[in-house]
Amino acid sequence: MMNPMEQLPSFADTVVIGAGTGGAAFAGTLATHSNETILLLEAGPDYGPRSDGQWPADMLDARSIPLSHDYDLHSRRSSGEGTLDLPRARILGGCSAHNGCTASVGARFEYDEWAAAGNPGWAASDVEPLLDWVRDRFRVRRYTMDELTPPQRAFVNAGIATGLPFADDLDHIEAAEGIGPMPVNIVDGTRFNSAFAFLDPVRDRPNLTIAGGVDVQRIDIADGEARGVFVRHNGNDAYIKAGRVVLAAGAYHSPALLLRSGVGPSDELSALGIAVQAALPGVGKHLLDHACIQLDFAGQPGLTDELAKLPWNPDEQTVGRAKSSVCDDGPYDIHVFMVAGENSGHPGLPPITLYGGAMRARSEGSVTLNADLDVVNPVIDHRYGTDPAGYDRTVLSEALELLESMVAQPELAAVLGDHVPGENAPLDDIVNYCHPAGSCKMGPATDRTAVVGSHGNVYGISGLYVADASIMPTITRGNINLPTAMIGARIAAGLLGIDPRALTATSTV
Ligand SMILES: Cc1cc2nc3c(=O)[nH]c(=O)nc-3n(C[C@H](O)[C@H](O)[C@H](O)COP(=O)(O)OP(=O)(O)OC[C@H]3O[C@@H](n4cnc5c(N)ncnc54)[C@H](O)[C@@H]3O)c2cc1C
Repeated sequence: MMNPMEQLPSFADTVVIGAGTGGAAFAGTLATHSNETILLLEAGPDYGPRSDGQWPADMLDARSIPLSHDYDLHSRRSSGEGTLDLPRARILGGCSAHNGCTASVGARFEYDEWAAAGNPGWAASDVEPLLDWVRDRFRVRRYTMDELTPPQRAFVNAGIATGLPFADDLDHIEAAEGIGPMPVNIVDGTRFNSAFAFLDPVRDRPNLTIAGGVDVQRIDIADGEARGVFVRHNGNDAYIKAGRVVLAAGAYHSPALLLRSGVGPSDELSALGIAVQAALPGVGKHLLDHACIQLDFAGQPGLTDELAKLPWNPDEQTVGRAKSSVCDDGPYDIHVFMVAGENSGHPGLPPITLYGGAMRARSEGSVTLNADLDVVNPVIDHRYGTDPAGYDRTVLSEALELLESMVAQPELAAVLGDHVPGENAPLDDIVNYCHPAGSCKMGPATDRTAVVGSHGNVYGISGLYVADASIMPTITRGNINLPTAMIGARIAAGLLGIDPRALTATSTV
């Protein structure tokens, strides 16, 4: 770890931008399996290894979603009025350092879909060993019904009463429809983030330098080649030369950095006065997320006080999965879950909220730059519920029906208390699941909207890669933290020329 006042190195074989889920998994894997110099640049702070005890308590406490290191991003609401908060963490570990810790890996179907779309090496049989390895690195544990809180048990029982089978394998690639305790990456109440999982084991490697508090302004590109990065550090501008640049700034900031660096739709870049280095119309398009509807409740008297006394009560500890009438050939496309107490990540919500999610959502949003280039945060419009065939709204309306039948079950009804109606009907105010993906889509060179190839290589620019959730061609049907870590490790394996299946057997990360 670099002392914040230390000077940054002037060169690294690989400069990684962003130490979130994808960036940490990428850098940890590359550092372990090569001797090349790696400089991991993170805009937020690095509080050091977990064992040093310097991390802020709120970022460790898995009972709530802290917003102390938030980027303050927003999207237009689906109702068209007001804005929707998009929580996003600026800290080593990225969003894994403030997320709900539920551990999903998606289903076989979507990885085979990625491979069939022209992305060799991404089929389920290729990535499954990496997903298993990533699950181990995050110290994911399964839970029994006895370990749940009474409201969580009531939620599971309500799902079973409506016909969902009990499930205790929700973190498995073969998981089917069902409801049960959600496996989580929480160790003794501590959110076990990607920095702990992938960087702590390699912090003493001489080839890895981790630098927090470094804002990358743009990538230096000339003659079709990435040559370095322009950064701001301790209030000063600096330049770092790089053998290769790997972008892992997440699904909002990775496309924004590409645009700032002249990689994107040429009309958009020209309108902003940015010289075009590579005309890629897909940069910042195809922004995906799992759209949600929500039902709020007042909670039985004293509920939040009771929950606050429990040692831990993480967000989404129970999840139900169901198949809508328009589901693809995968196992489910609906999530239902309950957020109780302070841990919603959206201050001001009523004490208990039930959510229904469309887990293969197809509506496509966008990330563009603010016309005032001094404004760093990009303009984000998720356009929830706008896919032309109406698939997302059909799934969400069936998720709502499922929730309504669960709410009618007496045990859950007693816990929930009175319904608190929102200003709009649930389907008129679709909300986010905080799983942005797809804004630098991976695809074959024949796909004009693809931004990267199957090695994470940015089309048209040599020495430039993307290794985070933004490259997902379609969104995986569960919470996406583990699949994103898999992406980071998979891109590193590709650069190293290692078969990803072999990497997990030999890795000491
Ligand atoms: C509130 C919330 C709850 C969630 N709950 C769950 C859950 O329970 N389970 C689950 O599986 N998933 C969950 N997710 C989703 C999951 O955590 C994210 O999808 C995942 O962490 C994204 O990884 P990433 O590498 O793509 O991006 P990030 O983790 O966002 O990493 C990007 C990193 O790049 C840095 N960066 C950005 N711009 C720059 C720049 N210019 N210079 C330097 N650094 C930069 C950022 O500070 C950040 O650290 C949740 C997300 C949120 C926000």
